[in-house]
Amino acid sequence: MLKEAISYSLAAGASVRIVQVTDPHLFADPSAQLLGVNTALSLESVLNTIKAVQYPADFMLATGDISQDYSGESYHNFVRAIAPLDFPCHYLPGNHDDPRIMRLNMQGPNIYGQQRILAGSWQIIMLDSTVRGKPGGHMADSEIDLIKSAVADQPDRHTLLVMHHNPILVKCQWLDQHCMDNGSDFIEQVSQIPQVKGLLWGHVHQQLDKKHLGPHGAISLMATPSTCIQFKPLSSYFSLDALQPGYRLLELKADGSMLTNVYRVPGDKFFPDRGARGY
Ligand SMILES: Nc1ncnc2c1ncn2[C@@H]1O[C@@H]2COP(=O)(O)O[C@H]2[C@H]1O
Ligand SMILES: [Fe+2]
Repeated sequence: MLKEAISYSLAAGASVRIVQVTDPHLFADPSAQLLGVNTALSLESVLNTIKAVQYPADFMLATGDISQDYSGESYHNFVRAIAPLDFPCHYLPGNHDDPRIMRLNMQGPNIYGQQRILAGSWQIIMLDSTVRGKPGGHMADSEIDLIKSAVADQPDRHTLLVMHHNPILVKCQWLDQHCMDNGSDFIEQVSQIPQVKGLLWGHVHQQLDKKHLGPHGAISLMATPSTCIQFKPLSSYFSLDALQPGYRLLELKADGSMLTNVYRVPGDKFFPDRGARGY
């Protein structure tokens, strides 16, 4: 059964404007660090940067790994941190989230769990790619069924699929062992659906913008930096990057095309422990 969607009414022909933040890895303790980076402070810097550019977003997407310690308080800290932006927030779980603790604690006005979003001429589908107790992901048949029913329900809307895990390999061997294990099959299946225009995820703590050429044209494949530590691209072994925390803005146009860019916190305030070998 298809759950009721959250609807945003936009002016006719208007673009949908979205801010994506991902992988904040917050702790209950706001002074705690992940490999030398205070994750509460780095999230706050990202949010301040977003605020400063005054992007007129319709809503925010938070694509998992909100917590690093599975605490209820880490989710409260996230809800408190995003409140000043005053955007509705739609979230989905990552491998570091406990979906139940997340649901119970991601509470507040305009905070929504995994759900379909209808806005302008677009449908955005928030998917669960997590596998209980594992860092890697899998797209369950039930999620693929959800996509098919949601598209059948809104056949005239362009569709963006949002998830935590990467359905394509990023060519970091250590990280690719934790990818979506049926990613190529997933992309193959969704590229048969003409409404699907883009796939958006987190998890890999690095930017990636690619196109997949399917039978109905090009589909955008987009990965977004974490709001805390960054993984070094194309690295066989665990390695951190010196790039600053970041986020992504998207503008989904009424004709099905999109504009998108990744931005980072200015300066070089956040120094991870470069000798770290994992966490
Ligand atoms: N050195 C490592 N080798 C392999 N996996 C790791 C290592 N360090 C951390 N990980 C896992 O890889 C995951 C990638 O991003 P996550 O933030 O989901 O959480 C990370 C850990 O679960
Ligand atoms: Fe992750």
